[in-house]
Amino acid sequence: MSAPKVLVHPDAELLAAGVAARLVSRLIEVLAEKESASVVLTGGGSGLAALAAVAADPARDAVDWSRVDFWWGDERFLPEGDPERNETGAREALLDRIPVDPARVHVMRGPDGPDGDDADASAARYAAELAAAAPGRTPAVPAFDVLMLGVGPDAHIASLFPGHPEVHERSRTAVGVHDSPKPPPTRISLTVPAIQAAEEVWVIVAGAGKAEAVRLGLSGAEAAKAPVATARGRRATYYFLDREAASALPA
Ligand SMILES: O=C1O[C@H](COP(=O)(O)O)[C@@H](O)[C@H](O)[C@H]1O
Repeated sequence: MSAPKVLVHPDAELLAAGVAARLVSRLIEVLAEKESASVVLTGGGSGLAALAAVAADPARDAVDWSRVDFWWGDERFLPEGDPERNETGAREALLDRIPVDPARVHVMRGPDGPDGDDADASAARYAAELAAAAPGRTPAVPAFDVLMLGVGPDAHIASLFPGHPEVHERSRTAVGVHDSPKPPPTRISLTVPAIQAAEEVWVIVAGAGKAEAVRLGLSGAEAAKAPVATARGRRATYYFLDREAASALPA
């Protein structure tokens, strides 16, 4: 696993623009080398701001979006189109504005999906979809080129919350999450092994309210206390922060 590198931006707007520019350039690079690229999207304020900034970036048209697979790190277990779904936010911010291949947009299904209100079954279905895209790999997920994560003030990432059992899951790649402390209570999340299978993990955080979570993530805190501490990529781990989110770090 890679050691995190911290990049501090003056404010949240420049953070979003910086992450967007880096994503565009990383995808151009990856697509020059491989037939397809894969990105794992996050919900939450900073992640969606970065996607909106990609949509606004004129360089975005240099990316062949039809060769990009989109996955999600987590999803709120709500029906398609619900404004609280991470999918809805990502579609509005970016996916509806670029020429994606719909077959490459891999959503986590909600209660209106084939598994009804069984979030565990829906998570298992997502794990199977990940495995189908990653023949012969262990864990059975693609080598995501970029996996983006937001962070909650409680130091959660994806839907892995402090003190909840899912953060300790090691055999499955996607799980149902119940009794989430942040609404809605039912969710689906990638697990730590799936996150750590990514080539690059990008932790994107803005705001003073998350400064302590950032500090914990970078100071070797226990996973059970600060799930963000498990966010590490194989090749690279970046913490993209604004000044406020970086304010609890040593100078
Ligand atoms: O509920 C969620 O929260 C986190 C953080 O969101 P933020 O609005 O505090 O930035 C997000 O990363 C996750 O994807 C989402 O489901």
